[in-house]
Amino acid sequence: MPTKAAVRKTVIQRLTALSPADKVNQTQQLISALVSHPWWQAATTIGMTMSTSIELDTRPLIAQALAAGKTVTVPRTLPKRQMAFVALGPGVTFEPSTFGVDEPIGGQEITAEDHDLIIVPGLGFADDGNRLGFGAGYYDRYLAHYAGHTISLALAVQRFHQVVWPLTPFDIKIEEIISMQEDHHG
Ligand SMILES: Nc1nc2c(c(=O)[nH]1)N(C=O)[C@@H](CNc1ccc(C(=O)N[C@@H](CCC(=O)O)C(=O)O)cc1)CN2
Ligand SMILES: Nc1ncnc2c1ncn2[C@@H]1O[C@H](COP(=O)(O)OP(=O)(O)OP(=O)(O)O)[C@@H](O)[C@H]1O
Repeated sequence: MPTKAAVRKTVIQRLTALSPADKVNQTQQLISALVSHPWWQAATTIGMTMSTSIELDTRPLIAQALAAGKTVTVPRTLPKRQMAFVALGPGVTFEPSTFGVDEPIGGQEITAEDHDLIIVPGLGFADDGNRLGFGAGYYDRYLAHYAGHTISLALAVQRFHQVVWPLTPFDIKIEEIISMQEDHHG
């Protein structure tokens, strides 16, 4: 079995090699599946992320949620690999972190229990719900104390039918992964 680091590298290479048009096309399909999901429709407060360029672009998703009147939160990283989610709105500004993510400055922190749904980022997603993140353990720590719904969106190159990386007791499965078929061609 390859190491987590090796699988991360493979997925990053595949994401980098995706054509922008193919990525946009897949992203639109995944977003349309997500916004018709009952957990999305019922959710008042949704945790998302400010995507980096290799990730699925979350901007259209954030825009749709705000247009539907939902509260959207995004993470701010804290010492000891903790995160706080901050509601988007007037008064929130952004500053890029060392990881390359725009992180909110100011704004109101929303607790884990006040979220109905968290859209969890990552590099690889297995059909059984297992997730390979960027390797810092932020979400595994956060989700350990979160009881609401979780969904991840997997582009074709991020989808795995089985877990091919080593699991640890800290790994928390995502409740539902919305995935593209790997035979997708843009
Ligand atoms: N768009 C997006 N935002 C996100 C995540 C994500 O996966 N995607 N995260 C998902 O977790 C959190 C940030 N994840 C991070 C993952 C790795 C490193 C990291 O390796 N940073 C330094 C090392 C710092 C250290 O060792 O303390 C580095 O870049 O070398 C930082 C943040 C929160 N925000
Ligand atoms: N709940 C936790 N408590 C303590 N340590 C943890 C916890 N979750 C993960 N870790 C540790 O954090 C490190 C990174 O974990 P892992 O490689 O699973 O991250 P990841 O899931 O890929 O990243 P992320 O969750 O940030 O997207 C590992 O050393 C792991 O043991």
